[in-house]
Amino acid sequence: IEYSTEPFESLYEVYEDIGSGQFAVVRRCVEKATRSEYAAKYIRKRRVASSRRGLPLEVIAREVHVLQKLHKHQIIISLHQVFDNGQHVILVLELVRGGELFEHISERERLSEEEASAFLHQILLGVCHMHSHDIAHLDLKPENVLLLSKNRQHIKLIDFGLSRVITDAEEVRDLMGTAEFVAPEIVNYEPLCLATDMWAIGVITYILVSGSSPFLGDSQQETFNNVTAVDYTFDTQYFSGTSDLAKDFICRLLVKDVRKRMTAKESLSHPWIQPESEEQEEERRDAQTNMDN
Ligand SMILES: Cc1ccnnc1
Repeated sequence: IEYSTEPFESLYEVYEDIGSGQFAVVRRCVEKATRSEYAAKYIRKRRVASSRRGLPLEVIAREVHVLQKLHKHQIIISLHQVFDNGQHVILVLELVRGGELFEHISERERLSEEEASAFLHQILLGVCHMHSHDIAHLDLKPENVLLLSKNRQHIKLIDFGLSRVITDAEEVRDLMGTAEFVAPEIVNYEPLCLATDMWAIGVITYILVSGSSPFLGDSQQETFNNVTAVDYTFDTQYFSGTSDLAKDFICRLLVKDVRKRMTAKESLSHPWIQPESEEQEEERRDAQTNMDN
């Protein structure tokens, strides 16, 4: 997709803000020719190399390339068009209206294991697709998982602003992401890898089934210390009703050695995600984390 320099506002009607990040604002918009709705992500361009506002073009281009490679997958947000209006690059993305998984959890405090496992199964399908193209997301967290609609379990992964192709040669080390979800190798400036996403999935699973966060400290530094020490417990206050399968799934992801961490492919066949037997199905269903009972 080349960046059109057609005036964006001549082809789209722009409506309310639906999201915002450090360098981007997302607005609902309508394509005049088709009356179809989209999400317009305005990414500010960095004018001067030394400035801190906006992003350099090559960083913006990375997100566009990643989306172009991945977006035909049903779990990955799809990219419709790209504009450059001088001050911003505007990504015209599929519009997803169900809100963040993060809000869905906060409303419920925690999810039943069946619901959590169903969400994770979809996230893993999307991450498997990315990893099969050697692309790491590097910013997986509940805020970057959107629900297609409120009460449905279909989700989309968004915000590929930090994602990149991981080639062994390029030892990418710049610290990034959100402290609560970063893996030990990021805190220690070791080379990033696809397994970095799998650590984040372990943290997301822990939060979905318990409502608490494994490494969160009172400061970013304390959180980093907890991460590098892999210092977490299944506190009975939050995990008394959690199935052994769920805890086993989390344990195999929150592993410091990236070579020993479960891969996306392996995690798809873990019994908590893909029950092999009626007993395992029952164990997941009967877990006491279900707040309804
Ligand atoms: C925030 C957002 C991003 C992409 N699509 N829909 C909504």
